[in-house]
Amino acid sequence: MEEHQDQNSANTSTNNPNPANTSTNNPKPVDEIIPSNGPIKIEDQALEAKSDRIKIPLSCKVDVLSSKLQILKKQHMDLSEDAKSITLYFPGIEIFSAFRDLEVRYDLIKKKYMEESIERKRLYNQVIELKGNIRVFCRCRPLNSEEKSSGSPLIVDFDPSQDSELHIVSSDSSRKQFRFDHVFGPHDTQEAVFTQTKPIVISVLDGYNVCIFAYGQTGTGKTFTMEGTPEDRGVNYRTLEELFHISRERKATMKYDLSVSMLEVYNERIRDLLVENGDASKKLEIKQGEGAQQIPGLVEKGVNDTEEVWEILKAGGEARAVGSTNANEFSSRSHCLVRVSVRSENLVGGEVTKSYLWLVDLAGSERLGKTDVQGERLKESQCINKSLSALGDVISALASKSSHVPYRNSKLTHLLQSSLGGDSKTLMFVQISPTAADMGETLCSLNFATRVRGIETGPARKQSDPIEFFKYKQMAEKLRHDEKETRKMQESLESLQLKFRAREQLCRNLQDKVRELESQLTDERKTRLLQENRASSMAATKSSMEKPPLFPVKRPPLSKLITNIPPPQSKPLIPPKTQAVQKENISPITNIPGMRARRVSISTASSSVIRPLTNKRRRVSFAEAIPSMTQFKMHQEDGKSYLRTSMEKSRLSLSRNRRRISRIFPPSAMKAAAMTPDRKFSNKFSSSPSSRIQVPWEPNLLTVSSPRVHRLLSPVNLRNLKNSHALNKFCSSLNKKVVTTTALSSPSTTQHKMGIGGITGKFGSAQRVLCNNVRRRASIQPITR
Ligand SMILES: Nc1ncnc2c1ncn2[C@@H]1O[C@H](COP(=O)(O)OP(=O)(O)OP(=O)(O)O)[C@@H](O)[C@H]1O
Repeated sequence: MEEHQDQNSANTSTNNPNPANTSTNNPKPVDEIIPSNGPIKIEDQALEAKSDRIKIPLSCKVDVLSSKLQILKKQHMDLSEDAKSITLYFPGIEIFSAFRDLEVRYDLIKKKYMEESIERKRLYNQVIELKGNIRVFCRCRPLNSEEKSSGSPLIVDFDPSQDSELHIVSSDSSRKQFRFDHVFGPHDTQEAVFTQTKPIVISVLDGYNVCIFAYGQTGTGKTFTMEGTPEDRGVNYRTLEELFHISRERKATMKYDLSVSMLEVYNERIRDLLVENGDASKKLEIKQGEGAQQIPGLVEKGVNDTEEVWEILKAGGEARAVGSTNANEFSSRSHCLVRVSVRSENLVGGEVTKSYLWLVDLAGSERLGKTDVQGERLKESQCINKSLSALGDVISALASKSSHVPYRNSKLTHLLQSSLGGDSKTLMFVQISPTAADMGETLCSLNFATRVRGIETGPARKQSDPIEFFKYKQMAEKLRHDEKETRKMQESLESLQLKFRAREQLCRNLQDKVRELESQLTDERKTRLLQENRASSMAATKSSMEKPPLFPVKRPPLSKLITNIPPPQSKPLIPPKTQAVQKENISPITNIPGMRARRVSISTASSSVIRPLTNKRRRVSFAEAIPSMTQFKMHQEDGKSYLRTSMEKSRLSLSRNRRRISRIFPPSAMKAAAMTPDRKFSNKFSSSPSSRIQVPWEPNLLTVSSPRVHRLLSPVNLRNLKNSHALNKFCSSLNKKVVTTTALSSPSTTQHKMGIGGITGKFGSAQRVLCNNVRRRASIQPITR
């Protein structure tokens, strides 16, 4: 009521003295533009007051806002034109204040409208969802004249207070109750049926897929409910009428394009019922399109009013396959489907959707035995039953929330795939007969409908226009790709950060190490400095004192150890070329009377020939190995006696010694020693470079300090050292007589191990070492001249 008043006020406002055809080329006189009774007035205040004062439902509020928006838009355009005209007559005049006010109000109402519109849709959809996206209405037809005359008993009982319940009363008076979303009795009109249907139908304009189908036994009124009669039109016509009505109401803010297709599924073939020239044999196939199933080649007729719709439905109905059965004289032998495609565009927000409304009049579901059909009719019935069975399977799968729904088992279910269950809204009419004769079929239909009602589907989803959908899809894909790239980059960044952190840690560790080493170095330096200072102070102290003895303090001087040393000879018997050696090792074998030998050095022969030392070193180490007595032989050369040994057994020991010596004495020291290499020995036992270094352990000259020592070392004596007692005796006497050894390096650092005996000999304790060696290993063959 108020809506109409609003519309009237809108019309009134459009009749204001500012005609829309005002042209800037042909400006109107000013008194025509500006009304004599005052400034331009926006005549929607009454409307606004009304809408604010009266508590009206949300949907009405949205409609009121829509109307206001329409009025304001019109006024805005008119004023704009007027303003231009006035400006032509009075340049510079200020006439835009009202115009600006209007603009502000227009924007405000537009914003309000958008908010209300969104809220309306949301609430409306919520209501439908609460009622269920799959809804089942039951409709019972009245008794036909034949049934009335035959007096067939009624089996359906309705409770007027309960419009969603019915009872089936069997012959034994037992009652079976069925509950549906709504139950229509024989006296309910087509209008009453559509009033309940309307809320679901309207959803198609909000962008949801909708499917309405009538199911039931032949002759129960499926076609009557869906198509109706010219006098009493059914759901199809009324639905389209309602869609046109709403689209007109919303035209200020929404633009709807409606088109209608009509087809039938006959013997599992799709037939276009709107095809021109009656070429209905054209084969149509179902293709999976964007969001919904498409039928390429299907005629789709745009409709703008109900008259056009009626003409189309009539033409399509006439082309439908009908036949006579025992149950119905004009029985539908096919499933008839009307598809209404709705493309909607929100003129304010720009949102575009494309949705489908399917209006399906199914073929009769009666059993074959009852209809008693043969031939072509039998085949039709089999196909009908097959597709209805497929529909039942789909419904069961949806009810049991199965992961696979067998939509493709029949053309019917395949066509309805996008509008059955899932994200669509479905309404089923279960049509029943009231007579006892159809009780079996009635119970079957009611049981099937109960199963359908038990389906719980998820919330319905809005369908967007395929083109828009494609655009959004592309955008979404790009977004996904970008996200992927970003993720990749983030991952690589993270890995780089990790690497960087690891490097940093390594760097820190190295820095710590460097600092530690630096501190160690500093400590070392300090210690060394301290030591150097101490050494220099000690040296200074020593230099101020008397020169210390060569040997340890406790040890008696050499001269005291070696007694009976003959006085030195005026002329040594050794040849001049060995003078250097002689200087160091006074020949024990010359045995010149009166000559005083200062040292005795007993050495193993690592070669077959004992040779005098040729370097300038003053000290030569004592023997590191004393070979067995049997290995020694005397050798005469140049009138001198040399101790010769085969070295068969001592080579290995000597080899070990050499290695130890190599460790003790660096190669440079070895070279510096410039001792004659024992080639034979080296070749045989040396493999590593270090072991090839010249061993300073060259055969040392045996020097005997006195004739007494000589005697001790005589072959006879040594040969007699058969037992340990004799050996000990020999050693003790030797200990008194012999002074040995020096080392190649400085006394302060020299410390080496004896190879054969494994005895550690220190510089200055050579005698003891020698004696131990002798005691342990063997006896020495005496050296004779
Ligand atoms: N609610 C009703 N009020 C009045 N008449 C009805 C009603 N329902 C059905 N009829 C009448 O019953 C007869 C059979 O109806 P209809 O042809 O619609 O059945 P049907 O289920 O479509 O059959 P079929 O499956 O064979 O096509 C028609 O004459 C129809 O006018």
